[in-house]
Amino acid sequence: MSSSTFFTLTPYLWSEKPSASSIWLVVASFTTCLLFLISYLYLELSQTFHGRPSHFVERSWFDSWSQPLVDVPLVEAKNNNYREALARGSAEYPNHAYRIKHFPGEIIIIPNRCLDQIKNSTDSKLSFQQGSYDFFLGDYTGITGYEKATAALLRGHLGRLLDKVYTVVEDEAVQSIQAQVGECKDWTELVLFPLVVKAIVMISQRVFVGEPLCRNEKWIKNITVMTQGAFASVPDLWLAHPILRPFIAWRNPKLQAVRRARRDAKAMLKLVIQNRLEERKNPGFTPPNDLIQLVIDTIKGDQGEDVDFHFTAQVGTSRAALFTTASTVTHLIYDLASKPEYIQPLCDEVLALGDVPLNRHNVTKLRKMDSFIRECQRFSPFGLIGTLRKVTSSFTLADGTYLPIGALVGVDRQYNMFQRSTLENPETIDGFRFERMRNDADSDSKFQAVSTGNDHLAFGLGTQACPGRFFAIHEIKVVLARILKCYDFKLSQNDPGHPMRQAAGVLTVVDPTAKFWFKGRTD
Ligand code: HEM
Repeated sequence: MSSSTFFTLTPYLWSEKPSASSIWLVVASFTTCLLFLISYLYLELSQTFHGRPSHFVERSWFDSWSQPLVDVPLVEAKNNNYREALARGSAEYPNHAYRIKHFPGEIIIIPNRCLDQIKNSTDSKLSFQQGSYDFFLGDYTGITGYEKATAALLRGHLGRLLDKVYTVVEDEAVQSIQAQVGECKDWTELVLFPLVVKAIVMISQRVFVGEPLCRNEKWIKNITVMTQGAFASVPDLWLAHPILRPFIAWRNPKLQAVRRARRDAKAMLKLVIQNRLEERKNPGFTPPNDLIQLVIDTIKGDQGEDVDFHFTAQVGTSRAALFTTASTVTHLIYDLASKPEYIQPLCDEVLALGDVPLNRHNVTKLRKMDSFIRECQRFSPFGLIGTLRKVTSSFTLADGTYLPIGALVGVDRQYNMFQRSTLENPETIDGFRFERMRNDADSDSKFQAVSTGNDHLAFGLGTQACPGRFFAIHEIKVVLARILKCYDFKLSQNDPGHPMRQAAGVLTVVDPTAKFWFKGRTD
């Protein structure tokens, strides 16, 4: 009805005095509509916000708009060029903290000489989980928004599970690489990143949820959307005004897809957990080695059987594991393709293993590959800032800077890994340098790809370093060994440059369109 028709008809509709029943009808209809609208908005908005974990430091509504001020010099990022700003700041203040303006307000860059304070601090003083939650807007994206029991499970017990699944990884890697990359009888141009993501999600889900759920395409898609959508929405939310942010998060298509995937995935996981709990009652039940079983066996009380708890653990672990590993594999292939002199020695090392299962013992023998991975990780950081932490209990840094509760701190990764490096010619790529360094028995454990250090921050540092790194490095080696054994590969003629070149704020972003040529090996 056009507005002019409405205004013409209205006087006739109400020309007679309305009866009491028609008034009640109108009021009842209006109230019903309003209740529907309120319930709809409540449901929508309650799914837009994630509950803030109860062990996090107190935060008022106002605090989510700002952060406490820290009295250190400000270094401006001109034209949002954080790479340049950090290089300038670290050169100007090598021994003193400085700050840069970056969402959620300011990040305090702490000097190399204070790194041990980060290394030794537990989350009761400096928290990775809470820093990451603020930085990645966990209120809306859910990133690292898990309760203390999940955080303790991931940090304390994930390694125990991952130790048991090394053999499963090979089986899944063979299948998923075959399915994604295919035979490539002739030189075939491939957009690699999405294929690697799919292979890594297949491998990791076999370990996290086991069969048959890991074979379910809908589950795999939901896990990918929940991870990809949550991280991809972060720069959109950074740009939004704080008042508008809840509405932007509500209407953001990437987060809408995440919410749909969550609903779907939770229903799927619920069935699997119910079955698992039933099966457990059978006397002949053999517990599978997966994250579902780890939660059931480790988390005491009702939580171990609670679908919400399981779901948060699954989503949290998948988010930590998926793109980190897939991007690392993609840039390793890129690094190999752009330095082809490393391909043959690495391939020879894989072939020298013989026809053996790629279990932990055998994979440990790939020392050249271990060195190459560690070296490449120095040059392709995930973010320009490492060891991001939120101050959860105020203290004074060794350089005299007072850090109040709520401040966000991190280190300039590039500066620590290059300018403060203990390596010879740290700016030069030397793929096998760590293999040589490990020949000295005292240094063997220091220079493995999984080893962290003040000048090697790829997996973070200290008490809160990545608990999944042993699994990640094993998985990466198995995938790389398979690719080296089965394919020749080179950069596409339309080489777009290094796939980790793009940046959003202080985050480096993988170019998902980078192309490579692949051809199945015939020898
Ligand atoms: C190459 C792949 C990976 C990279 C580069 C990576 C890197 C990192 C980094 C830098 C951190 C923060 C540590 C700190 O600031 O000290 C972290 C945390 C974490 N990573 Fe990884 N990671 C990778 C793979 C994985 C995998 C495969 C898993 C699980 C199986 C995993 C699980 C986690 C978890 C659960 C946390 C958070 C721990 C907490 O909340 O305290 N990561 N990772």
